[in-house]
Amino acid sequence: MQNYSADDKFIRELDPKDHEISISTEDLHVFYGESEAIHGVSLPFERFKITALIGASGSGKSTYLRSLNRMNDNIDGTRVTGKIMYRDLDINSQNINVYEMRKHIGMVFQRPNPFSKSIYDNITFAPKRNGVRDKETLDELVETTLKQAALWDQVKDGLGQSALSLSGGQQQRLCIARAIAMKPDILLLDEPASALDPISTSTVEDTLLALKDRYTIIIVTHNMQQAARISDYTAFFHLGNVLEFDETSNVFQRPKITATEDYVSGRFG
Ligand SMILES: Nc1ncnc2c1ncn2[C@@H]1O[C@H](COP(=O)(O)OP(=O)(O)OP(=O)(O)O)[C@@H](O)[C@H]1O
Repeated sequence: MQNYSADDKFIRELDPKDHEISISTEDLHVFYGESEAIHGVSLPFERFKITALIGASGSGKSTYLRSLNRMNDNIDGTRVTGKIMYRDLDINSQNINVYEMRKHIGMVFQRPNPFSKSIYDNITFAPKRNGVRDKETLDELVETTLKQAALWDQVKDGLGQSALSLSGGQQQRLCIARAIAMKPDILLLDEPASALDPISTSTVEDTLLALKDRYTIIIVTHNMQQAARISDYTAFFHLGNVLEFDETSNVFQRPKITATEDYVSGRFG
């Protein structure tokens, strides 16, 4: 792979007067033991927009995404420095209640991972743990989240059936419904369609496009057509740095940095 300089970068600034920022990082570094995987990344994520994180395998996309709701805390030997600003709070600081914070910043993983429970129970599990008991409220939550995840029509007559009996694409949309049942502001998705066939991928993409009216969405994807199709902004990761961050149409059609151009035109990766 050609060696690209991390000094050669273009990061679009989003003026807070015109762009409401949901979450941002400032000089974020992530270390696995002695090894530094993220080298000081500063990025803003605009509210009610989709931002795609792209880059070759090992460039740090998942590590960065996981740090946004402190999932890296679960990996022994991981250290994260710098700020993660969410509503004037640095959620990377010690005194943050991580459990509470994750209610605001939900996550959907690469492989659909529904609980081995009914469709209904998958969605109501976390809200019930948070004290929601009223059956009518729970029924309504199940209906609205499944509608938002574009799954309601397919499952409304079988809410008691096991989530594991659903197709992969349906399971992933159920996981999206489960994540939004906690009413987060931000949804983090780590390659949510990479294990799915093209038709399921397309329904998941449509679901995300419909969800961006209510949520700020940050998605890791290897699929550049997918990034181009659904995202408003794209960040290009290379060896733990972000070399380019801009509106998606610019990144794909008028990249400012050679490394980005080489990557999006398939010269490496
Ligand atoms: N749990 C871990 N322990 C140690 N090193 C890790 C761990 N997870 C990731 N890394 C290293 O951090 C770097 C970034 O990995 P990461 O998975 O974030 O990249 P990625 O861009 O998401 O890759 P992919 O597209 O293949 O998922 C790599 O060098 C990887 O080997």
